[in-house]
Amino acid sequence: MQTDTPFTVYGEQFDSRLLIGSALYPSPEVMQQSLLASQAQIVTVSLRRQNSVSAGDDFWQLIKDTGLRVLPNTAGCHSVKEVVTLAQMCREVFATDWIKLELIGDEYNLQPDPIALLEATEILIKQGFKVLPYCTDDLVVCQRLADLGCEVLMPWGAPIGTGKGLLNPYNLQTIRERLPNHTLIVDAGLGLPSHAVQALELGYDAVLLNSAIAGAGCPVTMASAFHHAVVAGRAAYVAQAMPEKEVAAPSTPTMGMPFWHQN
Ligand SMILES: CC(=O)[C@@H](O)[C@H](O)COP(=O)(O)O
Repeated sequence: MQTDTPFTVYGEQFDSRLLIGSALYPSPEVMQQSLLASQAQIVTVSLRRQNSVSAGDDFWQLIKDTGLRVLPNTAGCHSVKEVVTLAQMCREVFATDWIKLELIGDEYNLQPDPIALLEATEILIKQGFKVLPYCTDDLVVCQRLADLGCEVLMPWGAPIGTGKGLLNPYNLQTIRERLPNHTLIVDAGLGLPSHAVQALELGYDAVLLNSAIAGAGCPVTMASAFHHAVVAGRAAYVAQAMPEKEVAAPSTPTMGMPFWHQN
């Protein structure tokens, strides 16, 4: 029986390998029920949304009532100055030094700006933040972020909100192989539980998603489906898949003659 290694975020262990977003739900109540159904232990929230008029007064209370650990994010930021300022505000408001660093470089596909991301990460780590950078699936960018001191890296599966799944499994696999001791989380672009299974089967430690659950016909049921998906994907990774073969091989080996042909 293979034993699993725990999922850790900056030294803290979590049972659930699903990190969930808190935006775009049809109502605050559906959001809360979905968070609970997902069995996630970490929820990412945007301070910008918190402050917006549409956020609703009870939004923060509902999040608090779930008991989930909050991972503040810098969604919607486009410059180093913006993310650093917002991260500092998040640290005050949410009383945590964790920050999911989102620094968008292109408005069309919401691709992170890898150059500015490195600059911002360096500044924030020097200021004592534990940075969880949302980045592209570029090995060298991931290595540079790791060199700066990021213990957790969050390459995208696909652009945010597209639901396209893992667009480049080869890149993601290479990052996994080259950074075997870092916590790796696929963040963004997942649309189906099977995408989460695939990420976990590749050896990713966890997935972070929002739109696939919030935008589903029934977010609560989809949240539960994603919970089961990460459990299944991780179990499959730990169990180690059989090697692929190029040619067919009978799964019921035949030896000698069937018994009714004997005599
Ligand atoms: C909630 C959040 O932080 C998003 O920016 C995140 O990257 C998830 O993306 P999806 O909505 O595509 O799952």
